[in-house]
Amino acid sequence: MSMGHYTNLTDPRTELEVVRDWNGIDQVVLRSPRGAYARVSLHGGQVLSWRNDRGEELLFTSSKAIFKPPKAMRGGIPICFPQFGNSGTLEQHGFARNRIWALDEEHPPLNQNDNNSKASVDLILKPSEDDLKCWPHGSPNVIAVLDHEKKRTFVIRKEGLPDVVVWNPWEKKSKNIVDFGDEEYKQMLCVDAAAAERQITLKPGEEWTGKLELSEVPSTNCSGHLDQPGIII
Ligand SMILES: O=P(O)(O)OC[C@H]1O[C@@H](O)[C@H](O)[C@@H](O)[C@@H]1O
Repeated sequence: MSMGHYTNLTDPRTELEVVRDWNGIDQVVLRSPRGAYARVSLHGGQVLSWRNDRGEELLFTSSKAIFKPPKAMRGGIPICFPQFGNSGTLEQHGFARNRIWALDEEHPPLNQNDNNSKASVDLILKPSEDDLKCWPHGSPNVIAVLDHEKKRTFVIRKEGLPDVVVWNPWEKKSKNIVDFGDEEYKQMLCVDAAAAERQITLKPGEEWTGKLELSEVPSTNCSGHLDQPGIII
């Protein structure tokens, strides 16, 4: 087995590096400050190796494992999603373990400033259009914002807007926004229904509609008002 060093994202505190395997697929190597080690492939987001701080391998990998897409490797920790085995209509154990995942750049690795922090990485799987055809559960159209203090729920129903953005400037930024009170971040939440990830292109004469409907319901009745599974904030 050979593995070329590819990109060193290493901040000396985070102990994270990305290497490329012999199939050209990136793997994330994590090392804890005490010497434990894990290796995660972007193929399937599968944990391929987990060693304790004495260097002992804790996961099984078959001696006959085939390290080649499109099938998941025999061993480690594969992610079976969105179905287990052949219990649904999708491929065995779902598509997640057979797709190429990505590093979630919005959630950079935790740094090791304090002794309790752990080496970690967030990986993300964006379903392809084909995945969404056979598993149509990508950008739900109902969002519920629960206000526990006032026991009320805002229900946002959207159409034609595939994305959701949740924003709050939080403590520091609030102080730098001239038209925003220093403490107002505690009493607001911005929830955008948006078409942000992919551009909507219209040919001459074509139309596009984006629709947003807001309502407020008492929190105790919330589930009865949501006619399909949605995002709960
Ligand atoms: O060969 P696959 O698709 O990786 O699945 C292996 C096994 O995975 C197990 O989790 C299932 O319980 C078994 O039914 C299945 O045979």
